[in-house]
Amino acid sequence: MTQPVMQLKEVQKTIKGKPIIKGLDFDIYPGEVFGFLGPNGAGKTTTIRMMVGLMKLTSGDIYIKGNSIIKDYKQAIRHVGGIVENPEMYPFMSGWKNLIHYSRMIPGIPNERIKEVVQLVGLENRVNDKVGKYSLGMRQRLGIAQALLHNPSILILDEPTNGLDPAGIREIRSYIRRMAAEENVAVIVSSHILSEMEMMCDRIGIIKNGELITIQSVQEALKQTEQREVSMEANPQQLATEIVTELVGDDISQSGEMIHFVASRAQIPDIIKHLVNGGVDLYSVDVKRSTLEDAFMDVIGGDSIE
Ligand SMILES: Nc1ncnc2c1ncn2[C@@H]1O[C@H](COP(=O)(O)OP(=O)(O)OP(=O)(O)O)[C@@H](O)[C@H]1O
Repeated sequence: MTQPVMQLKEVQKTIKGKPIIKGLDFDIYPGEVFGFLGPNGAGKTTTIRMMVGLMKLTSGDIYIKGNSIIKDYKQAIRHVGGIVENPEMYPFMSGWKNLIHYSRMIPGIPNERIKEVVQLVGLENRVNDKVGKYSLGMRQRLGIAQALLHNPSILILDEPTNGLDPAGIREIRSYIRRMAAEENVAVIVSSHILSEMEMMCDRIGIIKNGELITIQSVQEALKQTEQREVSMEANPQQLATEIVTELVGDDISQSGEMIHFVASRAQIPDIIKHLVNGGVDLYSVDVKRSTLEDAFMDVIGGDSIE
């Protein structure tokens, strides 16, 4: 069986006497996209800060390619690439110059590798433009390219789709999948949005109050999750159709003032949010409920994750 690239063993964190992380125990495998899902304040960022070496563990250990982050910090951390806070980029320099500048801090990065990571995140046509002219999505991709420069075995991204529009979210999603497949990198992404995780991840770990509730294979979970038929009276209808297409694909029909599509239960709040934020007026939303319970809602005992 494949060796895990990262292992969390009874990881605990207490801050100012308060237990924040209460014993996390799980493995991450090469080439998988692992979603770390939980409501605000669940402990995702705290865990990620420990994984990338920005915060000490109170007890337990994290092994990266078999190296303890406590005993062999340097050996362990050299296999990790991460974006936890916004990566530092100089807006007055091109994307390429930013990468060159950053690569000088890590010995032994050839220019070939810089070209490779630029291609991997699809920035080859814009890499000579100043970063100040980049969209948020492009800056995210440049940040990912930077984090990949030293050939890490595991890439950790805290809320990588935060603040992006639907097109940007789709792009990041496809580049993340591509990285995992082409570089055999394990990617850990955190989010509090279930629908996003479903589309991006192979497995999802749900964390609540500093404890891991479950780890689910997305394929397995989706098999159990019933799709819902949604009908909306939305104005302007064309704009609504475009926004929904971005989120659920192009299987949408229109009749009179209505649009009709199929989505998972978990996607529905996100779709409504995007429509309203995108300037669409909703006059009615009709969701045909299934008789089956949503697999994820089962798992977390009926509490909402968002
Ligand atoms: N330095 C700190 N001092 C005190 N409490 C902290 C500190 N850092 C985190 N916490 C608390 O730990 C808990 C977990 O926070 P964390 O940021 O890890 O959650 P999260 O799952 O990443 O949430 P979000 O999605 O809002 O970022 C929260 O209750 C937070 O208030």
